[in-house]
Amino acid sequence: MAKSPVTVTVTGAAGNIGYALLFRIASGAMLGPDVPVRLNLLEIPQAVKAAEGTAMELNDAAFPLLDSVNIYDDVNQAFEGSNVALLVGARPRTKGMERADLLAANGGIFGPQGRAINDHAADDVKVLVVGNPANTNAFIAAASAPDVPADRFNAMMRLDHNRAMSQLKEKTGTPISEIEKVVVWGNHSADQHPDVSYATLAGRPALEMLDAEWLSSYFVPTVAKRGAAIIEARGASSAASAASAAIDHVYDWVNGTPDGSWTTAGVASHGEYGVPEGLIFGFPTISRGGAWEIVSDLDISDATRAGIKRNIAAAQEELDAVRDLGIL
Ligand SMILES: NC(=O)C1=CN([C@@H]2O[C@H](COP(=O)(O)OP(=O)(O)OC[C@H]3O[C@@H](n4cnc5c(N)ncnc54)[C@H](O)[C@@H]3O)[C@@H](O)[C@H]2O)C=CC1
Ligand SMILES: O=C([O-])CC(=O)C(=O)O
Repeated sequence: MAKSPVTVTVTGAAGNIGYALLFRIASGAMLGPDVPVRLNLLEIPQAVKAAEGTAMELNDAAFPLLDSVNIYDDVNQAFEGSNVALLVGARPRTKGMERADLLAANGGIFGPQGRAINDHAADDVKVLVVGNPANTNAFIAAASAPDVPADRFNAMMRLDHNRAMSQLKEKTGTPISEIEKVVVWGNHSADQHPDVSYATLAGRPALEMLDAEWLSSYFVPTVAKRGAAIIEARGASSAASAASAAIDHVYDWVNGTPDGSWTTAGVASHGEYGVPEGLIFGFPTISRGGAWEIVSDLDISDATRAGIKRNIAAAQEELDAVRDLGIL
C-alpha cells in the first residue's frame, strides 16, 4: 500500500540552503525512497515570489515522491501538520563576523516559529534548526514550545561532523564509509571541540595513526573555522554542504544510525558530561526508533573535558545575550 505523505516545512525556502535542500528532500534522500513528501515552504513576504519560482522548478523536476508544494508567509499555516520542520530561514554571517553576532538579527525569528510549532505541528514533529547561531536558536524555539518534548528540537552539528570526517579522509586516505566514532562536542561556533579520541579509521584507532601536533594545530582549527574559510573563498556562507548535512541529520534521526557507530547531533542535554540540562549541545549520538540517545558512558580525557567546559561557557554566553535582548 502506498504510504501517506509526510509534511515537511522548510523555512527560508528561497535562500541558498533552501535551493540546495528542497530538491534532495523531494527526491527521497531525506526520508527514504518510498516516502511521499508534502512540502510547506515559509518565506518572508518579499521572498515569496522567489519561493514560487523554486516551487515551479520543484514541480518541473517531476519527482515521483513529491505530493505537493505550498508556499506561505504565515508562520502558523506553514507549520500546520508538520512532521518534520527545517528551520533554515535566517540571515547568514558575512566576512569578519562570528555566528553569535547574528543573535540580534536572527534570535527573534525562532520564538514565534517555536510557538507556531507548538500550536500547529503534528504530535510527532521533529525540528532541526540550521539558522545561526543554531544551538541558541534551537533553545529559543524549544523554550517557546512547552507542549513539545525538548528532545524534538535539534541544532545542526552534522556539518561540523562531516567536515571532521573529510579532514581525516584527506589526511589518511581512509574512505568516509570506514571512518567511525568521530564527535564534535558543543556549540556550532569556533569554540566547538572536534574529537577523534574514540574514532577508528578502517578499524584502527585514529590516535595511533595521527600525531598530536597535527590534531591540535591543524585538524581542530580547520574544522572549527571551516565556515569562515568557506565565506572567505566563496564570498558567501556554505550552502550545498549545509543542505547535505541537514539531509544526513534527518535521515539518521528518522531511519536510525548504523549499528556500532554514532554521529554528532545537537540535542538537549539531560546533564550528560556535566552539560547543564536543556542546553542544546553537540554530543555523540545514536538514533533508534526515531529518537536520539546520547552516548553517555565515554571515558573522556582532560582535553575533552576542557573543550566541553569551554563550549558550555560559549553556549551560556549566547543565552545571556538573548536574555539581554529580551528574546528569552
Ligand atoms: N548550522 C549550520 O551548520 C549552518 C547554518 N547556516 C545558517 O543558515 C542560515 C541560512 O543560510 P542561507 O540559506 O545561506 O541564507 P540566505 O540569505 O541565502 O537565505 C535565508 C532565507 O531565509 C529567509 N528568511 C529570513 N527570515 C525569515 C523568516 N522569519 N521566516 C522565513 N524565512 C526567512 C530569507 O528571506 C532568505 O530567503 C544562516 O543563518 C546561515 O548562517 C549556514 C550554513 C551552515
Ligand atoms: O560559518 C557560517 O557562518 C555558516 C555556517 O554555519 C557554516 O558554514 O558552518
